[in-house]
Amino acid sequence: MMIGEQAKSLIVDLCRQFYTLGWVSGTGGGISIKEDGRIYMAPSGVQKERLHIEDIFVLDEQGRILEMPQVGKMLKLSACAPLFMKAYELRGAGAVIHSHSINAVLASLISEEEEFRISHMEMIKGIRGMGYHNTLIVPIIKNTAYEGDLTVSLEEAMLKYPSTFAVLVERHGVYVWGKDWKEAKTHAECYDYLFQVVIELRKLGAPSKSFTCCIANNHT
Ligand SMILES: CSCCC(=O)C(=O)COP(=O)(O)O
Ligand SMILES: [Zn+2]
Repeated sequence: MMIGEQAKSLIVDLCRQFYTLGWVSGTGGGISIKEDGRIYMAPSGVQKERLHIEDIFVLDEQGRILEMPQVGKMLKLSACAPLFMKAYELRGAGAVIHSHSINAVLASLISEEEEFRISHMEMIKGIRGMGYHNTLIVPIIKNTAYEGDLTVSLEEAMLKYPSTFAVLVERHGVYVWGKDWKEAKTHAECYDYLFQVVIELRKLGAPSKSFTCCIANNHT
């Protein structure tokens, strides 16, 4: 495969997989990958489960477009580009996933005080640096009319929560990153699972304050 073809092909494959999970339906969401100083991103407003490798944009580390799809295709860069760039710039990420998962949207709405919190769950161990007894905290930022306008609040959340690998966007979804695409995918799967656990516990009528203390008390 030529340089960059593997990253492009991964974006195509992963978007197809994420579509089956409900993470990138209705054209929203996606994944960006960084490899050998090049950043790969999908176009905006297209069905992410039907991408072709020739649709993928290539950017440099400053976010300048180096390669774009054929002019005839009339494709423009993902509106998530400035948000993906923040994870590369501020977190040294190797890949960033933007999911419109229903679990992320519901988690953003049922959580209190602009933070999603959970502890004492095995899947927390899937997040780098986290142990079973740690409380996982995901900041929640307010949605804006346009994706790009989330950039300032995403940056603020990244600075305020230096150990998070995810930021929830209220009524919208979540941005998740990792050191490479494998870690970003693992993180995204674990976060989504944990969002769902809290949602299901709520449905079962578990005490609402926080799913950190009620679960912790049963185990300590
Ligand atoms: C129905 S999608 C609304 C826009 C959005 O939230 C989004 O993530 C768009 O991403 P794109 O890569 O298509 O610009
Ligand atoms: Zn979005």
